[in-house]
Amino acid sequence: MNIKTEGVKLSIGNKNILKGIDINVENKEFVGIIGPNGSGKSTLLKCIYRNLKPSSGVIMLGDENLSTIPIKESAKKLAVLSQHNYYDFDFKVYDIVLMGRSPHKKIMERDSKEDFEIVDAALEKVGMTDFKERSFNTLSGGEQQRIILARALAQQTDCLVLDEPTNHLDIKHQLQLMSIVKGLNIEVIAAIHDLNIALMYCDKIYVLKDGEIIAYGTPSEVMTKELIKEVYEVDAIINKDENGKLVSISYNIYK
Ligand SMILES: Nc1ncnc2c1ncn2[C@@H]1O[C@H](COP(=O)(O)OP(=O)(O)OP(=O)(O)O)[C@@H](O)[C@H]1O
Repeated sequence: MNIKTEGVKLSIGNKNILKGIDINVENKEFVGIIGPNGSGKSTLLKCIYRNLKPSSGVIMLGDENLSTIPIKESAKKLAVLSQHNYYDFDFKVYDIVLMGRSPHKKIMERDSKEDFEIVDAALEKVGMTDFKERSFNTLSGGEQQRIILARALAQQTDCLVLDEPTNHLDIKHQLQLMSIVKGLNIEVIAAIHDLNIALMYCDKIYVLKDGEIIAYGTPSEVMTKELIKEVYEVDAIINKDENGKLVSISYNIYK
């Protein structure tokens, strides 16, 4: 399902955090948002997953204006994996994943055999079946992140928002998470710090700086030495294969 923002602005106090953002996520693309700390990536995603209300502008989910859709309805269509996972109450892992099913249920409706099967499949997909009886708050950061991915999978939505999804994860689990998400074949928008991860998985990338989109395109169009210098103030080495295809980015620490 398409996610489209038109002229989204957000100010807090006298600080203009988002200065008119137009993005479009369509055709089951995996779209990355990159940009330095404080550039507005999380704020933009929070507007999309309705944690924050834009000061102005429109966010469309499919052909509906997001602000007019009941929260429960949008939760059937859009799931979120963010970097902060904290529950005051000591939930069991299984119950956290089962929460992914709640947008699909009526008030007081009991969990069905199908719900349990979906939850079991989600836990298996992230390799966390053996943790299902554990208390969520006792898991490591990386284990928690995989459980929150399982919850998002159990939600069975048409699009997914990822805010720094690989935070806490070791390299194996970073690649596992990104591959699982890529394999869903749905629209994904993800804030990503690691340019190599963005390069590997994103179909398109938006570059955010000081609350504005300053570049957009495929990873090889966007990730140039000049842009990385402008945005991150570092000297990058752009590594290409013999066919000129961008394969990785490394950094010159001696300059
Ligand atoms: N509630 C708030 N009050 C004041 N400033 C805020 C608030 N929320 C966010 N900001 C500011 O807005 C800017 C953008 O923050 P945001 O978290 O969106 O950046 P980000 O690109 O996700 O950064 P990071 O890469 O560090 O996660 C930052 O300067 C931040 O301090």
